[in-house]
Amino acid sequence: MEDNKTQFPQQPPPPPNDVAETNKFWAPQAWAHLQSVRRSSPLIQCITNFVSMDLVANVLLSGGASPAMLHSVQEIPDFTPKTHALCINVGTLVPDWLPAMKMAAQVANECNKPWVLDPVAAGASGFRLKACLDLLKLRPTVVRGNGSEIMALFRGSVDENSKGADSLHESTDAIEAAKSLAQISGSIVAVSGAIDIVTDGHRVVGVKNGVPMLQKITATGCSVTALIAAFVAIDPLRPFEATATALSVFGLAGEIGMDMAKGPASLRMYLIDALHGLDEATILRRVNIGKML
Ligand SMILES: Nc1ncnc2c1ncn2[C@@H]1O[C@H](COP(=O)(O)OP(=O)(O)O)[C@@H](O)[C@H]1O
Ligand SMILES: Cc1ncsc1CCOP(=O)(O)O
Ligand SMILES: [Mg+2]
Repeated sequence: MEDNKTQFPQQPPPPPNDVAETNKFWAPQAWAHLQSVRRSSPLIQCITNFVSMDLVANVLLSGGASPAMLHSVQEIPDFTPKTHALCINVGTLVPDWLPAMKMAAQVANECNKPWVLDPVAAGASGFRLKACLDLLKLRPTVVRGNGSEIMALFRGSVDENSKGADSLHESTDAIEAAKSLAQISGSIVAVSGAIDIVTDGHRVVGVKNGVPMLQKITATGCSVTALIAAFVAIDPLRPFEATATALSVFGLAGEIGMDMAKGPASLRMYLIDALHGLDEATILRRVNIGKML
């Protein structure tokens, strides 16, 4: 992509409701989104944690996007307006980083750029929870967390049993919390897990791609959040659809990678290869998204 004025290809209009609930809609939509990311290579600014920087950048590249891990306050006024989406991840949060996160979110809003929040370990401490709730007030386009993170955000309280970045809850335990959070915040809310849940507060879809071994690789959650940012960048008026297809494409890459992997370390490698190589026929056959409830 040459410059920020580049127009992304128009996405097809939404289908009638009965079709929108089936793979007849979702599988071609997933392929259209992936193709669009590959063709236009959106620039995604990531203010993310130290653990995840490498995998997040590699997942964005293998998905077809352009990652930039810039997090200095001094650079945000110049750089954030040039990006096509922003991803903010609080994984290794220290107070020094919060002003940059807030400034970047505000600049993204002023420039009408979508931005995505990953509230890593939101319920682990009061400091982290307040930071996430403050960021939520800046109206992220999408919030993607695991079950425990979304429930902590909804309840607004520290989780006494928190296991940090790992979830103590199934994603399906958090459906009602996710719906309410989406209604209160105006953000699309995605809860990852065995079934990824995506809601705008009214519609709820479940994404049934992925393999359990993805939980044994650190930063796969951070990476799928960044991929969501790339998909929303190329379809900013339909963040609900873009979030569901990004989760599905990432999960499908995990499924294909798992066919070759011997364990988490090789899955990490094959996941990146599989995302890079995903083709239309595989997506049309294996994307698995459907209505929940
Ligand atoms: N049991 C599972 N089966 C299939 N895919 C899973 C499972 N658990 C997590 N995933 C996938 O792993 C990725 C990371 O999700 P998750 O582990 O919930 O995030 P986090 O690392 O932030 O806790 C997502 O793509 C999700 O769909
Ligand atoms: C382990 C850990 N600790 C702080 S950030 C981080 C990475 C979390 O990554 P993910 O949420 O994708 O598992
Ligand atoms: Mg996470």
